[in-house]
Amino acid sequence: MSPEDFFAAMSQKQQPAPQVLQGPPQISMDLPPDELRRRSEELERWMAHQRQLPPAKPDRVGRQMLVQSQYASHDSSKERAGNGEVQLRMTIGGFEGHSSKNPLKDLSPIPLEELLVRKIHTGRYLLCRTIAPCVRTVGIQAVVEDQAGAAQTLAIYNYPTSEGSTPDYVDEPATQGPHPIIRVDSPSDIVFLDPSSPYLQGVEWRSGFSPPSSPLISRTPEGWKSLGNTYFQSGKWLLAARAYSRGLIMDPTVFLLHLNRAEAYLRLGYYSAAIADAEHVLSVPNVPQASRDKATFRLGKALYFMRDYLGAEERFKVWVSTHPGEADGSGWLARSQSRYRESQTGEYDWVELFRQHKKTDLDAAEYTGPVEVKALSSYGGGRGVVATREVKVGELLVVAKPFAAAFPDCTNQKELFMSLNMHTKAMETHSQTVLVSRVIETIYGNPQLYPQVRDLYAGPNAESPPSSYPPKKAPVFGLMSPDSVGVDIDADLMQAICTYNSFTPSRESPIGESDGTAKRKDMETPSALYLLPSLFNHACLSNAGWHCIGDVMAIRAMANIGAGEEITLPYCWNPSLSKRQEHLKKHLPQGCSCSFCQQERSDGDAILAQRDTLAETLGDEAVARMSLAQRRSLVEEVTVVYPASQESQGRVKPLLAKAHSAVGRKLFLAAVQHLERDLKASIDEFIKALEASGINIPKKQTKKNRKQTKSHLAISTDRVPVDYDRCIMEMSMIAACFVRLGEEDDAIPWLRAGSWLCDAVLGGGKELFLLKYSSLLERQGLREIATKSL
Ligand SMILES: C[S@@+](CC[C@H](N)C(=O)[O-])C[C@H]1O[C@@H](n2cnc3c(N)ncnc32)[C@H](O)[C@@H]1O
Repeated sequence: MSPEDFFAAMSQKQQPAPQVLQGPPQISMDLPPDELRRRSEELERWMAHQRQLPPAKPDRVGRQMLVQSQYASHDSSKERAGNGEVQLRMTIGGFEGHSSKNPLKDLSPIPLEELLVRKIHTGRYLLCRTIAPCVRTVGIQAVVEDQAGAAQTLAIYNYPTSEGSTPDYVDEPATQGPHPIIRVDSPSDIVFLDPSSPYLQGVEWRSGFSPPSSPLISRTPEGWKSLGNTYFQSGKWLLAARAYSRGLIMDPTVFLLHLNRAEAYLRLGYYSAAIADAEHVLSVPNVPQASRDKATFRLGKALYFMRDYLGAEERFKVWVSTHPGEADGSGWLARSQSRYRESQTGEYDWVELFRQHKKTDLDAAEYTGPVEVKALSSYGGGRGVVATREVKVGELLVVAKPFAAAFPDCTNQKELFMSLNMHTKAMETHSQTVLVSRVIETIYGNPQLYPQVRDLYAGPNAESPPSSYPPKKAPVFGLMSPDSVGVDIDADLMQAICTYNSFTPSRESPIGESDGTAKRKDMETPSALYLLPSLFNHACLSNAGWHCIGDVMAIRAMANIGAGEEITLPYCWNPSLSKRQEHLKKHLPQGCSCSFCQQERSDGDAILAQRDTLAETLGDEAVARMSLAQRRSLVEEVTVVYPASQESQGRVKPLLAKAHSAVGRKLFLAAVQHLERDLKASIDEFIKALEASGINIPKKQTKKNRKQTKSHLAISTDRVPVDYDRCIMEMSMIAACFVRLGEEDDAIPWLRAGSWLCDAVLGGGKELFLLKYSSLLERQGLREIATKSL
């Protein structure tokens, strides 16, 4: 842990019952989970104790030493990056920090000399400038001076970019630790001042330090424009936007600066800022037509990315009417129309989207189907999602794109971040750590979206969110400066919201081809925040399921759902009750009380302990080494831990399903030698496995009956099992057995069942089934019959 992260953990609000403790515990990322939790709790107590101590003057480190050490860190960081070294960084998040809610005009200045440790200087602001190059840690580390020439280390977290970060003013600074640093978690607590700002009038920097020739010196508006263009051409969008803004402060009538800034904002993903600039250009009289056209095009794109597809369509129509035959405009027009259609009908080209499954930013609209958020007071956050009408199994309920996401392959792999999350007392992965900054950055450029994130559930220690969602009214923002955010972003709240709502969006991929995340180390799994999906509560055997194609999340009904019935999602799945409770701990500290968990618990502790042991034995690698006889005896052992006395129709016995499947696979492979007997036995085992997964398999129909019903399926279609991928594979293996037995007619209903299940989970019909399970069907010689008969 870097010293600044460590000291950052020390400055907290008042908490009761401190204990006198020696010193903070050592935290490192390689600690086992239980030890990490123990030390985190100790750290929490230690921090609470620190908060009880009165504010004090810190021991200051001399200016020269701070600057020298900053240069040294800067050089070594550059050198390591130059050597291609991966830099591993750790921080702590989720403790109570401070984000200012007061506007700058209501604050009074404070010199560094007056800053105390363990104190939040509410009502004050610090005017400062950097005197050494910034260094990237988890955040950005700078050394700043105040007017008197006193120097201090400033750590800025969650700021959109480190390019040109030379803070001028910090809202309500809080210093920390005996050798203090100032830690700022929210980018809304930093304002970059224009040289003409009233806050700089009459300001003298007494140290006599002259910054190395800063490009951000005063120029003419034209000069700012060309500087902005230079930044733009080298991909430095934020610096470009800042340069255009400086020009606009000098002369707000230069519409070209707005036009160029709109494009810089588009590249940054600051869509509401881009909309304001483009609309401004269109509102100015006598702007030449070529510039109006550009503004129209940029406005169309910004509206598109803000998911206002009708608004985008309108702008692209205008553009196309003046530029007939230009493909770019008509392409955007068609995309706007397609997205609008998707958002209204819920009809998507799932096959085409699946073909692009490796992408992490797929072009798809959001869709809200027959669902609504309702107050459900029995849950944390007090809300849940219910069906607005009767819903059939497989029906599409919601399609969502992430508000922000961190996928391993698009985060900077030269830097790996880890963070100790004090909410969960667990180590967060790289993607989970990065996600918080991404959420804040998205709000930075799109401040009117803030309420949609702010109103999500933030854990048991936070204020309860409103009982309805989404928030009814979005705040309106006009022209936006890249130097300050339009809203006060509460960084701690954002961290808490990511903790309780983020998903791990493992991307669906063709069977046999991993999306790359499953095999990677834990720290490389993706993490994303989806808005409406965050309102669903958990059940282990839920009546709805979610999956991601690329970054597009689709939620579908996994059972028939009645009007007004609550719709639940599985936050995690594991055949072992205790493992599930472990994974759900942060959400349900008292344990899950869904009907499936209750049923499992009613079997008694002794049986549950046996199941846990068997769950270990049934691990994929262990099973792969077992002989047929061993697998058979495993089935016997597992059968005993699901007592017949507790039998109920359609009861899900996940371990038994795995055990029968293991036997079925072994027999299937052995069938080359003892064809008929083994193939039939294999079919029997797979059928038992499917039944243990909760699938209802109607009695065998006669051949004549089957021929009459062309669409006959081998299973009843009232629910999708939680382990559907395994079930589809088993169905195709049953079909393969029948084909080898020369009973093709019996194979087809199983292929149909697999295809139905795939469609219920993913949509896309037969075509997507053939695509996703292509290599499996090929291997089993089923491709032709599947193509023909489905
Ligand atoms: C992602 S939020 C779900 C929506 C939340 N109820 C709301 O009002 O925003 C997750 C939180 O909801 C609550 N929750 C979800 N499923 C639950 C369940 N089965 N039992 C009790 N609480 C649950 C827990 O507090 C959990 O941390």
